[in-house]
Amino acid sequence: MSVNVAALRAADLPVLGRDEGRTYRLGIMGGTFDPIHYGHLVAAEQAFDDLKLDLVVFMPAGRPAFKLDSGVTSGEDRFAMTLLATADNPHFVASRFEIDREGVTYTADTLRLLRGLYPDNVEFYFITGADAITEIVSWRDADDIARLAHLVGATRPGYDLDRAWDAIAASGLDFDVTYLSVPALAISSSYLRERVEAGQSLRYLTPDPVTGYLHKHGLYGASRSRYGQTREVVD
Ligand SMILES: Nc1ncnc2c1ncn2[C@@H]1O[C@H](COP(=O)(O)OP(=O)(O)OP(=O)(O)O)[C@@H](O)[C@H]1O
Ligand SMILES: O=C(O)c1ccc[n+]([C@@H]2O[C@H](COP(=O)([O-])O)[C@@H](O)[C@H]2O)c1
Repeated sequence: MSVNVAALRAADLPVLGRDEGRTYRLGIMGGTFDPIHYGHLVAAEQAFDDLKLDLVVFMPAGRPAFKLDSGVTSGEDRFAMTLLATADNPHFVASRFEIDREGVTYTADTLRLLRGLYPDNVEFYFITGADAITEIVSWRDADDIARLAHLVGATRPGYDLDRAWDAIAASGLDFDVTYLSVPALAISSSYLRERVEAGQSLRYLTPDPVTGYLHKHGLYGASRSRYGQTREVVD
């Protein structure tokens, strides 16, 4: 199967796989990204380096399967922040593939759709936190996930991987998992949301354009006035 450039472009995905003489490795960083932070970015960059990936696609989930009851920020806002955070990295791409899909976002559906769009010489590496690896065995159609993608679990140095290994072994599924030790793991989106709500700075936790965006749009209870000084000066 040769690369279907038009289909990939229509689906807002990078065109990979043209050279049939080699294998391409496409990283997929899935997440709610509410908001995206340096933990996500560092994990993806390290996966890119260590696993010699060709590109990493950041894919904000449309309706995240395990967060249906919590008030998740709109897909458009989460996508915009993801785009801003990844814009200056030549091997990162932000994709609307999941936010444009109706219904609950299941990773197995995403991988099946991607498999239908890319030729066989493109392999998928689904990047996630090591905690999520212990849960992945209970994700919808976990056997298809194991069949369609390699998994990359980001951990912090010294993290005890026994629970993840046990969960995978107990599932009886043939997951191919690589664990990466990532230094910035303690950062989480919830921590950033709490800081915004408390009127605290996000400096050094997420790229400044993301902070600017969430203040401009009043997300997470952010005050716009803090970033409205230019207007006050002009007025
Ligand atoms: N600091 C981090 N380092 C590496 N991976 C992370 C980090 N934070 C989250 N991840 C992983 O990135 C993926 C997407 O995470 P998600 O968008 O849910 O962010 P989160 O920070 O875990 O959010 P929340 O605090 O709202 O649960 C998940 O697989 C998660 O395990
Ligand atoms: O497919 C599933 O059953 C499933 C269940 C929970 C999470 N996921 C995916 O895992 C990624 C991280 O999810 P979250 O909820 O930790 O932001 C994101 O891409 C989700 O779509 C997928």
